[in-house]
Amino acid sequence: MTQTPSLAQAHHLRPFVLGLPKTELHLHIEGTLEPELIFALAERNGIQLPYPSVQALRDAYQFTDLQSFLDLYYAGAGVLITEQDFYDMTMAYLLRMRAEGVRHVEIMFDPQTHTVRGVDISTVFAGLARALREARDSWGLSAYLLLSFLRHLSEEDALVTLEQALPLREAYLDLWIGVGLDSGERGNPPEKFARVYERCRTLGFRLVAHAGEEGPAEYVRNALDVLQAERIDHGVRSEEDPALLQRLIHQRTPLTVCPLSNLKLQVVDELDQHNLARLLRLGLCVTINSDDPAYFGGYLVENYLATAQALNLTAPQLATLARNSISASFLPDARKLALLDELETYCQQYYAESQAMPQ
Ligand SMILES: Nc1ncnc2[nH]cnc12
Ligand SMILES: [Zn+2]
Repeated sequence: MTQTPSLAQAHHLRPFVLGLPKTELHLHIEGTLEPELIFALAERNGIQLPYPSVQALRDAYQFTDLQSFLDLYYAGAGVLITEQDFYDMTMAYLLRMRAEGVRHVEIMFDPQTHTVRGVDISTVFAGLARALREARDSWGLSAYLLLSFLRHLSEEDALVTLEQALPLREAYLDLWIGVGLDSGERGNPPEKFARVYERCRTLGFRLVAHAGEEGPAEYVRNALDVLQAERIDHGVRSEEDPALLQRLIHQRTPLTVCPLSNLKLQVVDELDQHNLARLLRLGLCVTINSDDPAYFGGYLVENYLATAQALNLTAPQLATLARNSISASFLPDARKLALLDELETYCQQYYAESQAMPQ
């Protein structure tokens, strides 16, 4: 079968990307719930789904914007009831990351999606943590948790959620290192959450926030200025503000970009129109991530490969993206340096052994 050059290229890069030491920094654990698992958990918990089959549910994944996705995503998360459910979801994701050569993950979770249904926040923490610690102890995949506030709800609700979670902090000190802000961006600007972020900063949490996915570049600015976010989730609309771009470059503020998500949610019409390569060439600390892989058609490696294919990225550019993912993580410096060393050794060997030399 003849392949288009771009398909041949992406296929050719798969072993390289699989072996690259890399991290995933923008991942909603509720977005890893595959339709099969949604059905299995629904049955286990005696929940009736409004879809006759797994395939019918999968077929419903046709999104026109962020909100059309969020409606389905919050409904899907409704099957999560017990600690075992949260464990099963998380372990399924971690096993995939093991197969994809991922060394560290920073996982967002939305407690409000669960507490509003009567699920105790301690049940959520316990299920996620059991899987994360098992992965760390069994195959050395490290993980951190970022508790994310839902921006379509009030700041008071976020503050209440933080207070519900704080008594658990001691028990999960090895995992829960920061907070994030997600859900519908339009009309819910960062400054709405100024007080809760200030409190989190005082408490010593690391701070990230979604901004500039559907919302304007101004939201990225305010995430930096008002929330003091250290990393911006998405941030692709920063390109509309040249001064902001210069600032992101100068400060080396990482952007956790999610190409297949942007395609599925129609942030871009086609992947070859994505600005990731431009941002990378300008010198921004861009990373590739999967966001909600069960809904957007690909986990981390597929995001690397689809982007490489659409934007003609070379192996050295993919290595830069993986290098950025390590630098932009909240890992201690010593672990970052060890992973970066491994990455350089891996790339040198790969370039030497293959024809995939830097172009
Ligand atoms: N892409 C996204 N943007 C905002 N909130 C989300 N929650 C899950 N995925 C999200
Ligand atoms: Zn996201």
